[in-house]
Amino acid sequence: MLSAHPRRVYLAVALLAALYVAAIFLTTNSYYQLMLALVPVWAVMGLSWNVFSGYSGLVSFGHAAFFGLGAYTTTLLFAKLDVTPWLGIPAAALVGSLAGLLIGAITFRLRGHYFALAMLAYPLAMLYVFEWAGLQEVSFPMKREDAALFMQFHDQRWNALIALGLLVIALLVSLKVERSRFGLSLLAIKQNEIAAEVAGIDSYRWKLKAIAVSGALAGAAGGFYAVVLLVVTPFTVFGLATSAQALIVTMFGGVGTVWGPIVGAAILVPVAEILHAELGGKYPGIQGVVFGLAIILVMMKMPQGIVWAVRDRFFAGAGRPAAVGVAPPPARAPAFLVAEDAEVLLAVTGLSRRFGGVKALTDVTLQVRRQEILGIIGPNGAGKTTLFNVLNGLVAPDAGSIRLAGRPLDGLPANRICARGVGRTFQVARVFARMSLIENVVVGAFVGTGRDAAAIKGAQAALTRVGLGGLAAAPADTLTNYELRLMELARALAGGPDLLLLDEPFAGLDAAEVRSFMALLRTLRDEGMTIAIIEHTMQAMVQLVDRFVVLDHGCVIADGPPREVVRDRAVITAYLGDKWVPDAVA
Ligand SMILES: Nc1ncnc2c1ncn2[C@@H]1O[C@H](COP(=O)(O)OP(=O)(O)OP(=O)(O)O)[C@@H](O)[C@H]1O
Repeated sequence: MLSAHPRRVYLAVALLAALYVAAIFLTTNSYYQLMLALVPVWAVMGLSWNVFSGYSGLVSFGHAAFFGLGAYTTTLLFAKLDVTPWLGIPAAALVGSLAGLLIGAITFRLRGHYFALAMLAYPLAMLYVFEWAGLQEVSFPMKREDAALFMQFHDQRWNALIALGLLVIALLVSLKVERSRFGLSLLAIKQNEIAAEVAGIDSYRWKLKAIAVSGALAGAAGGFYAVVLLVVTPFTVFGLATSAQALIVTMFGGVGTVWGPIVGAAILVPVAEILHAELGGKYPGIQGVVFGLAIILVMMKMPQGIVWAVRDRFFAGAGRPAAVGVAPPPARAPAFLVAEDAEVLLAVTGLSRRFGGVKALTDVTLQVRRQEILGIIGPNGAGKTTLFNVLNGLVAPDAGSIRLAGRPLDGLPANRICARGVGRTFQVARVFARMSLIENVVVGAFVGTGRDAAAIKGAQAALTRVGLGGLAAAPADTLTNYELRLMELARALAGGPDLLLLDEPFAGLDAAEVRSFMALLRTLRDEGMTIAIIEHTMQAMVQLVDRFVVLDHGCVIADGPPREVVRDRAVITAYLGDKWVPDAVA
């Protein structure tokens, strides 16, 4: 969650580091000393990949780009300008980070496998550019007289210690990311980007931050790798094997957890190196076979990686509290009358949107007054969901304007519209399944506060508000349909909205659950909330709403109090066809 990791996690880091130091000093064979320096390098690469791809879900096949740029930065600074690697490695991190920002800004327009393939192109292109630039093989000048100053230790164990230092830094950075709004926002984006955006998460900004941090870690790893090898070639640092290795140690160990890349590197790197040393003469490239087999094995047996498999097997949660009961609805409160002259909170004017030949919305004009419950109804395909999608920035209108409390919302992305005060739930509840209930809701609370503690408090209050306070720690994938609906409502409430857009919130609920949900909505309205709700359950809607707007084929065909609208000729025709009109209005 959002709090700092418990102290025992940092103690574990210190203990592991101490054991590694002991192993370094007890190792006398220089080949094994080199291996002790390489394991942390690949663990840092794995952590770098994990910070970006593991949390955000955007698969990168191109981390060699950052690694290679880092390796060349450190090497060229040393070879051409006599800059010590002690400064060259931080410079490599900076270059990696800037490359991350640039590559991200260009490539985040692409999605799914298009993104993954585009990422593959960067290191490949760099490989050839560095060759053309005459940098096929750049060596470190020998400075043995100033070994410590230029990181040219005779004793490989110093390199292993520096590698360990890099790993500890990368681990601390990753732990910080994991337990902050940074990591939680990325996880939410990974699981459902639209839901995250609608809950106020600026997915583009978080992804840029993640690739910048990731690029910095990979750049530093590359810079140090060059120090260990004393020579860089485009093929060794920009080659496909580099990106693949970062990805494989992480997938093998466990994606989306800081321990995964470390476990993966600690197992795979020594196995590959020992095989290379023992059999490399006879079977050149044996490491590649090891990494290839490792990934096939993991995909078949433990698709989430070793750490998750162990966690699920030995540390699975002890279940969850019983399902929330359905609160009996309070006696029907006297009708709440929205004054005719109440402030218009939402003003929609002339909204249109086409999808190819389909006119989903045509010149839609409507208003929602403060503290009103507006029902939006219409036959299937009438344009109701499209209206919500346009209102909260998921779909751009072709024409028309939208104002909230007098301020235009036009052209704003979903996360900014959420920040302006529009909360939204979906027809099919959008849940961040690998997160707890409170984590699902806290994602919606970030938009209202810059302080994590305040976000947690807000999320807890929203959960209590909808009656899920006792389930905060429950894994989201254990929730019932009713609880999921309440969770989405809580997530929308956590951002402190003025207006709630609820898209078929009663879908899949039984009669008692619908009654309880309606009572909750009425209470929210009595406390000041304004609600626009799409529903097909007319019986419930007639009891709940103050006013209906009816859409048909993308046009508003009626707008008025429920009793009038249900007898409206155009509405009956739209729902039932002309021949039923005389019976229906009788
Ligand atoms: N992304 C899209 N691409 C193409 N056509 C779309 C898209 N979204 C909606 N439409 C079309 O626009 C029209 C309105 O769809 P919309 O989902 O808004 O209707 P609805 O009133 O919410 O329907 P339902 O009650 O069945 O959910 C439909 O003809 C639909 O096929």
